[in-house]
Amino acid sequence: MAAELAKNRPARARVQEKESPWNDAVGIAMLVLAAMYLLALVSYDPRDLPAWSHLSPTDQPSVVTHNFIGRMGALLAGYSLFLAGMATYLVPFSVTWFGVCKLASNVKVTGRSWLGVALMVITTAAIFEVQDVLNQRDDITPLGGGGGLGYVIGGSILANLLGKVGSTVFLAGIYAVGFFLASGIHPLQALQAIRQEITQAWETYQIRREIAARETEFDGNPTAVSAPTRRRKTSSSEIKAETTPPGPLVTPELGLTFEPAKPKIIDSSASRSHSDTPDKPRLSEVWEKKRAQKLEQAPHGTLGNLAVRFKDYKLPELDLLSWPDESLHKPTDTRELLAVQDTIIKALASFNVKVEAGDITRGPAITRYEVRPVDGLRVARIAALDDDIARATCAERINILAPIPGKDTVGIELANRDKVIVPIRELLEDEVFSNGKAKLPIALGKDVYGKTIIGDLAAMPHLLVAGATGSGKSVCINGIITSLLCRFAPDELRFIMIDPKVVEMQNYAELPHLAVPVVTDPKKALLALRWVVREMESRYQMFAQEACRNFETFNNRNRKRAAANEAKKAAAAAEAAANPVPEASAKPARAAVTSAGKDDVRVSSAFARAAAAADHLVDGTTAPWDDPEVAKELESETLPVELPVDHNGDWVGDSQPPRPKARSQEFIIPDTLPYIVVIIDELADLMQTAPADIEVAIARITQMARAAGIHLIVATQTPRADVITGVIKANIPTRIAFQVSSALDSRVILDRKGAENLVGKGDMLYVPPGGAQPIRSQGALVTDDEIHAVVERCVAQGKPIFDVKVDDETGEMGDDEDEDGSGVSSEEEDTLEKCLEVIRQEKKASTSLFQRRLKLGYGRAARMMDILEDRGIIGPGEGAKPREILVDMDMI
Ligand SMILES: Nc1ncnc2c1ncn2[C@@H]1O[C@H](COP(=O)(O)OP(=O)(O)OP(=O)(O)O)[C@@H](O)[C@H]1O
Repeated sequence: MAAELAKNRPARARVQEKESPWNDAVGIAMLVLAAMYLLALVSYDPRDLPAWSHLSPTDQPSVVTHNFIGRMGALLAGYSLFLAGMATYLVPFSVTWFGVCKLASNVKVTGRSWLGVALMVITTAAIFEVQDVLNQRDDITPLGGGGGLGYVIGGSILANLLGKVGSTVFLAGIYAVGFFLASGIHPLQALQAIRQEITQAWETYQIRREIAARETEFDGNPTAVSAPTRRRKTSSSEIKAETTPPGPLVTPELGLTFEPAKPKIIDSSASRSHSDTPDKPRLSEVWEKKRAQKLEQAPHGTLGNLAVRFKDYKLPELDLLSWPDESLHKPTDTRELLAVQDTIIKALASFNVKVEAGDITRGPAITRYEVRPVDGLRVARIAALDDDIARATCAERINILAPIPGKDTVGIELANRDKVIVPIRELLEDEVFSNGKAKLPIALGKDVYGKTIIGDLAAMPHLLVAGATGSGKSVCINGIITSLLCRFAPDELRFIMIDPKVVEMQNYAELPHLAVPVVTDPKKALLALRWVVREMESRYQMFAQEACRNFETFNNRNRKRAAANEAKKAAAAAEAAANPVPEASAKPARAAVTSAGKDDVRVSSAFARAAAAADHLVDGTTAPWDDPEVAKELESETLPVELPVDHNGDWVGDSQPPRPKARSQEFIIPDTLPYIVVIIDELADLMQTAPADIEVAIARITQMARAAGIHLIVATQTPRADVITGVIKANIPTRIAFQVSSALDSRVILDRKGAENLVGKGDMLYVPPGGAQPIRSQGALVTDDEIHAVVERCVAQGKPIFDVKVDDETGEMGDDEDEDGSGVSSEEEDTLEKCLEVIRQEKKASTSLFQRRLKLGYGRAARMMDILEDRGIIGPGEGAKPREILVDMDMI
């Protein structure tokens, strides 16, 4: 208790000893002196005193035979006992206390402390005399138990003045003052500490009684087990603990009654089955309706190039995804949960850590046992006992939330023996996914309370997924891709997949949503990232031309303009009807209408060309950087890291956004742009090739791509600081950590420990955008069969179309009619002739060669290559190599 008191001492009493090299020496000296003094006292015999001492019983010179400390000890003890009697013993004990304080450097020993000791000794001596305690007058204490001081102050003065009782009360008061002066302990704090000790003892007694009562009850009442079976129908059912709740806690001194909340058992592990959800329109139907509306509202019926291609696209139905077999879900055994909770409470109690039982929440993969620390118990003490709780509960790994954010309890999380999977379908059917509030909804998982975790990639705006191998990253990434495929058509969202591991993204190679073929060569990944940067810059350029700040305003601009024009036309018509004017003066009104539609006309002409160009988009197999010239440009590009963008990623610089390099003078501005989601799985492989360049490219994309509708998901199984660098981390605030092997890895991912306590197989910590605390959850499971089914449905509706839209020449391609039904216009036939001539001269064929020699744009040159390949003149593309010429050119 002394230590407790010392801790609780008020600031003014807590005089900290200055760190001084002498503290230890003085402390040790004090302890030694105190020990010697005590030894001298306990072994005191007057016969050891020299003959000259008036306390010596003889006049003969003596030899010291008894006192442990020799003649000096005998003299010191003799005169101390003569002066203060038995109260002298207080002195060595006080000096021992001061010595300890010196060594611990926590309380300064001042003159006040010594004064306190003096008061204590004098008052004790006086009390001994007044109360006649230890008061025999013998050789050791010739003046009685209180010595000379006690005799004079207690016996002669106070007893005569105040009487026996009065003197005792008075002396006790002075003694208390002396004690507080000597120890530096404030009287109120002392009282509080005593009260706390008593309360704790009482509460421990009550907890023990409660645990005993629970045990007796469960031994004799097995019916409690049926509770979960009864409640299984509800998704997040609350089962009241079938225990005798602790009675109300009455605090008589305040007259208040505090009824603690009854502990509950919450079972949120079961997945919500389709039968639980009321009949709702299907997600694909809802979004198709919205999509059809959007297409209808496009001005003049003109659309962006991709929208033309995919206007009849149907989103994959959720029926392609399966529900887990409900019969495999074992009911929650409340008895087992309570038994584990009791084990935890007992384990803590055995370390003198007193806690009360709180709620138990069974999630899909883990169960959270809450315990409420009694007043005055630091939660850190519970957290420090994690290994002991793990031992007591025989758990492999446990995680302690001390405290649970927003609650007054500490959470102890243990893995469930029977894990319940979270099917992705459950999340995709959730209201949060389909209500349209999230622009880019991604299904992530379910937290321990059964709440679905559906993130909005648009708000994140970039995501880092990391964890050890086999912990569930790929499943998580597949879940994210599946969510997006079930929600977006290829003209609304496009993927760029960078997969140096080669196997992870092969399922998606045919997906019409791909903006470029899946990149598996780590060296090409840098080109792909630089291409994304270019795409981002060209988007900013379009935004600038259309006076839009970001992706949202850009995609909505035409609908807004069309609506505004409709309103103006309606207003003009109404005015004309109200004030009919002669024919001659009708002209200005018509002119006004025309000018109102002027913007549309400009935009419309661009769309017309874009729509026409759509017919010439190539179902490609090559990426832009497969063209050696484009590759060269991308390779030589150097990227600055800092850009003048605000925290939303909106451009705030004085100048216009940078004009993309190697672009022609005129853009074809589509009606809408698709989102671009770049997925990198695995970052470590890229960082081995060109770490600095990759880092800069990622930093550049993450800094400003959000406003351009470009979002990045980076996954790695190597959470090391040289892979997830500071620059990358600083720009990707949203993180998901799966199980890792050490707290160090966890810190690299989340900037805090915790991921090392996860149990694998989808158990994850999710740090949402702007969220300080990671949310522990079980990731959604999407199986390979489900992925195949969804991808097949998408692939059946279109092939991937790789980007050929960038050049001005494409704008002119749609003008000529297709004459022979082969899909090749007469103008293209002319260009083909020129291409054949080039091949004849150069003895090789490549897109860049046509671009250079015939001054064609990339799109037109690629189209020529495809026609030549279709006609069997050149062989299929092999990366950046020139195509094989299959025919004798002189014969053509
Ligand atoms: N959300 C989940 N629910 C249930 N089981 C899961 C979940 N996520 C992963 N698993 C299980 O864990 C296994 C490994 O998952 P996954 O392949 O995603 O790991 P990984 O971290 O990508 O490993 P690697 O880095 O080696 O590819 C899966 O085969 C699956 O059995």
